[in-house]
Amino acid sequence: MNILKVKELSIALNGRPIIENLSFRLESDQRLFLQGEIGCGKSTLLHCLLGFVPFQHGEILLFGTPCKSEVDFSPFRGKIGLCFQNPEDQLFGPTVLDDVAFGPLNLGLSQTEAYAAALKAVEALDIAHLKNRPVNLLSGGEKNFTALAGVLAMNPSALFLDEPTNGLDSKNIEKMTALLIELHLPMLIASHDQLFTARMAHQILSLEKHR
Ligand SMILES: Nc1ncnc2c1ncn2[C@@H]1O[C@H](COP(=O)(O)OP(=O)(O)OP(=O)(O)O)[C@@H](O)[C@H]1O
Repeated sequence: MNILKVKELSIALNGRPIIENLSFRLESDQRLFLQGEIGCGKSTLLHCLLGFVPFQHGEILLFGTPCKSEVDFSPFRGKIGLCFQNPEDQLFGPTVLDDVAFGPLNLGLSQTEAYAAALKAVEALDIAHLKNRPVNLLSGGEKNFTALAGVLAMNPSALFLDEPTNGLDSKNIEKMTALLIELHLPMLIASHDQLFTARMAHQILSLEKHR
């Protein structure tokens, strides 16, 4: 089954074409990597695929459903976990555990269920020792793992990740790689990290920069 199908998609920002006539699919057992020089539109595309950036032409189908407006995309935002390039854009706090519980609470889980899901996610990512730490005191790499825990606590069926190894040292890139492989989820990942890509990617989609 296709998790995502993109047909002849074009995105412009302030009248400037960023993505033009792009078609591709993400299959249920696939880790697809997005590559291309800085500013070619990887983040814009990831945001557009969950309805956070509008598109001008083409079609986006999530789990077979055509999505165009806010109301079409919103049911899929819990099903597909998006991690932003800058984890600070998605951390609310106050503590790590509160932050990770935010998604499940938003999905309608009870306080007890949401905090249990959050605890399971921080344990799975080996950051349980950070659970009571205020998010503003986390290091950059710790913020990456916390943002991923927040997404995993919602029990997603797929992940869209924007530069997940940003700010990580080689030991933690290794840890992130192993954790992601172990999840066995379909993933669309934007990354400049060649080694990480070589380890993880089933397929690579290269985006062109439009000047
Ligand atoms: N709101 C906006 N309005 C106008 N232009 C924008 C806006 N947001 C981003 N851009 C521009 O769109 C282009 C694509 O940006 P985007 O962040 O998607 O690139 P990227 O491929 O993810 O880059 P990087 O590899 O550096 O993360 C860039 O030239 C950027 O300056």
